[in-house]
Amino acid sequence: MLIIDINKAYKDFKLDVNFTADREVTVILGPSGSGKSTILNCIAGVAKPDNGRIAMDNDVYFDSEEGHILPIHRRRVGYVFQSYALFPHINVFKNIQYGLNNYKEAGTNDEVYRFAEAFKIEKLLKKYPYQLSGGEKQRVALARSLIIRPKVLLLDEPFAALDKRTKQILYNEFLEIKKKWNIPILMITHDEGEAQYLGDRIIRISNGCLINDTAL
Ligand SMILES: Nc1ncnc2c1ncn2[C@@H]1O[C@H](COP(=O)(O)OP(=O)(O)OP(=O)(O)O)[C@@H](O)[C@H]1O
Repeated sequence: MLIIDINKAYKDFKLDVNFTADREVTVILGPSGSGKSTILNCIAGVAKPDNGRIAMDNDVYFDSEEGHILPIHRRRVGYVFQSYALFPHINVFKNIQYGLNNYKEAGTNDEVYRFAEAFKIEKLLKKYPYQLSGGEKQRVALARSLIIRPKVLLLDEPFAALDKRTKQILYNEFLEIKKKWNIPILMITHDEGEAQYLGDRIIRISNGCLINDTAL
């Protein structure tokens, strides 16, 4: 179980949330600027909470009372950023392989081919991100985040940039991933229908606070 009990203040913004996430899809819904990405950034280790605790099963990622911070590369957190954040100057193979750099025990380069096949991008390995469609970029980003065999998967609006038809295909693939990986998945979306279709639970955030928590 993933435990998040943190607060963090920026100049004009305060985040204060406390919730747990099971091995299911927890959707985070809320207006722009309400703190959704900040939550994911704190879990991944990209941002540091001011106080509190984040833990996944027995791994403590952050504990302010104990002065403990687990470095990003030891958290085993897969993160698909808004608009995918692929590295533009390296090809698809290297983008996927990149994830393995900090996790040598997670797999070898053969894994890159295996994941590329699983995500139907094996023909794209030599291409660069600018040569890919939105759906292809999303598949590469997912392969890159899952090749490290994450214990937690974070998705920041993973379907927002896609057309309706591609979305439908990738929704179904996502539901397969969910079944196969059986890890806590936290997904941000602005799309209520998508939240209902893909989520097991919806957490609503407003002004840095959790205002509603509904199991579906
Ligand atoms: N590094 C930072 N420095 C200062 N303020 C920040 C920083 N990162 C985020 N913020 C502020 O914190 C608030 C929450 O931002 P956050 O990105 O978490 O919102 P969000 O709900 O994910 O928004 P969106 O849906 O638009 O992506 C915003 O007011 C933002 O300007």
